[in-house]
Amino acid sequence: MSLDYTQIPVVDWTLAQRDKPLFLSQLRGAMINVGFLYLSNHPVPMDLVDRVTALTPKFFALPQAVKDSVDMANSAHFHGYLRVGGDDGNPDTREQFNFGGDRVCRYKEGEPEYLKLHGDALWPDDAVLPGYRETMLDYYKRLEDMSYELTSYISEALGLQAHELHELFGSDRSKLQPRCKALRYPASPPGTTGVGSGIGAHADNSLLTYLLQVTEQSCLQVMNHSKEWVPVPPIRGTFVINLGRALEKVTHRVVIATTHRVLSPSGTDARYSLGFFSSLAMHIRAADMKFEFPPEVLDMKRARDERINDTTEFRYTEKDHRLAGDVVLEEKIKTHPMATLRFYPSLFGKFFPDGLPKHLVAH
Ligand SMILES: O=C(O)CCC(=O)C(=O)O
Ligand SMILES: [Fe+2]
Repeated sequence: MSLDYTQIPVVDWTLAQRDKPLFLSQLRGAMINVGFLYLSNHPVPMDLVDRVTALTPKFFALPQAVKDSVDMANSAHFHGYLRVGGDDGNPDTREQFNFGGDRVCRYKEGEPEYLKLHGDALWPDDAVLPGYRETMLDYYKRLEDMSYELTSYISEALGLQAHELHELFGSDRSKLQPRCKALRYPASPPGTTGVGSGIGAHADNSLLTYLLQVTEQSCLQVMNHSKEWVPVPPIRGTFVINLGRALEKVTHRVVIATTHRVLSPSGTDARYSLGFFSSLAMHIRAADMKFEFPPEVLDMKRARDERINDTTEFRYTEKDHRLAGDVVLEEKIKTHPMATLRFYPSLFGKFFPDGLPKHLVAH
């Protein structure tokens, strides 16, 4: 019999108003022991969720030429469309559209190059998909607000002052640009076996990821501490929230990033989802963040580590001593050579000394 969790806890946002100690204790349990949760009765209006749900498949149904016109190769900020296989030729079977809220790019000659990461997203013309940009930006703004509020609750749930984890965002919210991704996972063709990696097992680099499962297929799975895959079926009216590596590091593993994957849907219908990824402010180094957790939280961590038989001591990696902006830039450069070639020519030479990877040359 498994001693580990086999279901993902549901935390009700409105409980914070009715019984805050109970809410915080549920949140603490979900964060420390699971690392995945459903958030129900959340503050994002359901009519906005419905509009986003209707528009997401419509974006991907646009003619290929329209999607290619907003290809990520045209964005210095790594926003835009990626076809199946993306730029990096990865084996994941999904199409994606990456965007962020409108931001003015603050980069100027001589400034750190990571400042180029932030800037306007690429959008299809409004005549082609009326209301898409406005609706997605409205959704994005609501998610930003919710992520701020949830971060205070998590701070309190982990025994800190409500504002403490906000240090991870820096002092100026306008200098952040969390990333949003609309995703389409095509169905595995009938009769095929062995395929079916929508996205393979991974943990996110984010602090926290907020997922809206737009369609009804149950394809998302999380690995529990006994290395069993636990399904995370969509529950209407909820967000799925999962813990990323950045939050694991800055809490010194009081909370642990969760491994998860998405199987390609069976049958004929594609699966759609929307991810919102909150991250460290770009001028911050993960290793500079220090939080003093109270004994009861550290006791819960210790009890979990003993239960899952993982008492490895937390250690920083070399990357954790670098600015978060530099780390993200390097990761984007490595995975998106086309945009790099155009907008970061000096870095292109450094990371791709032999020129464009083969799978892109014929393109
Ligand atoms: O599509 C989903 O539900 C999850 C996507 C995901 O894990 C990711 O993009 O990191
Ligand atoms: Fe993920």
